[in-house]
Amino acid sequence: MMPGSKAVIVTENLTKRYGNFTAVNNLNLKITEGEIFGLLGPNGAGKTTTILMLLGLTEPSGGKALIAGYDATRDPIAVKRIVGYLPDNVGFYDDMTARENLQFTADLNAIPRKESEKRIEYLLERVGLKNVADNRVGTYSKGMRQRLGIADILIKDPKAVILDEPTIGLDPEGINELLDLIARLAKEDGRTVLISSHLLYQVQQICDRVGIFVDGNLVACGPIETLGDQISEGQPYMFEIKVEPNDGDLVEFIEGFDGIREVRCHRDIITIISEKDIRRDLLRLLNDRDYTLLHLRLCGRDLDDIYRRYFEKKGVIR
Ligand SMILES: Nc1ncnc2c1ncn2[C@@H]1O[C@H](COP(=O)(O)OP(=O)(O)OP(=O)(O)O)[C@@H](O)[C@H]1O
Repeated sequence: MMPGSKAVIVTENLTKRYGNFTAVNNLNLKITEGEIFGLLGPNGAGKTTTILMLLGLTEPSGGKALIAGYDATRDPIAVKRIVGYLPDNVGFYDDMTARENLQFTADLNAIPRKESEKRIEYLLERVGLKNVADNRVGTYSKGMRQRLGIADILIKDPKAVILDEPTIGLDPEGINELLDLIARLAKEDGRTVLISSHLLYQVQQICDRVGIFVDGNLVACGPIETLGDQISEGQPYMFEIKVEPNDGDLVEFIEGFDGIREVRCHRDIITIISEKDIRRDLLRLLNDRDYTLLHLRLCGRDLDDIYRRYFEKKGVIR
């Protein structure tokens, strides 16, 4: 199922200040029905604060958060009915079985037993825990707990699902299983999904769009392929090339191209800073002079560069 056009999770100039410190600054988001949106940023970026405002658990200092049209601050009960929330540390009763835990949630949500028992069977099957449904949750691995967490939020059949750092502490297999399960919530059921994470590489693969959130600001937002260009807008281009033969004339020759700001040569790598994308010209002009281009890389505009720029320095390991 492709995402629809109906907005389900909306923030309008959403802002949270703690004293003089701004944790979330004028955030504008529109996440549509059936869409998977990744709110990605290093620790401390303001992701959890945003989620708490979306759930009506923290009051914004400015702007608003709307879920399916309900104001999260004014109508938190309506919002709670619509949203399933998986916190980064799901609390279950460890001495109860998975089935008992789910039954407990169903009872809290006042779902009649006849209906809830059927639903619990279906959900246990769906999250791959049917065989271990009568084991105590205390014996579960982190991956199993997270999958049980997904079943738990699905009990009330929510229209939107918000997951805070869902893949933390899982092994690679556990991560894949969980992400697959999360993707199906949107693609098969048509739910709107918001995932927060500081692990860009892990979650971006299932997201229709991502927002890069740094120090309370959304620095770029869109499908992953467009982020590099957004972040680099207005900045000069930087290319790395390797050319054969790397003779004395090469640097001077490139410096003569239109729009070039700087050319540096270090060992066999030449770095070019230019006003515009010169890749086509470069290929043509080098070819005309019988140079062979062995390597060409546009720097600063791909996922690796975004990751390095925003995620690496900020203590991402937890
Ligand atoms: N109650 C509070 N009082 C003061 N500052 C707070 C409070 N809650 C959060 N902050 C600050 O706001 C900033 C954003 O925190 P938040 O927990 O939203 O970040 P995050 O992106 O979810 O990161 P993490 O993954 O580490 O939880 C942090 O600098 C944090 O110290």
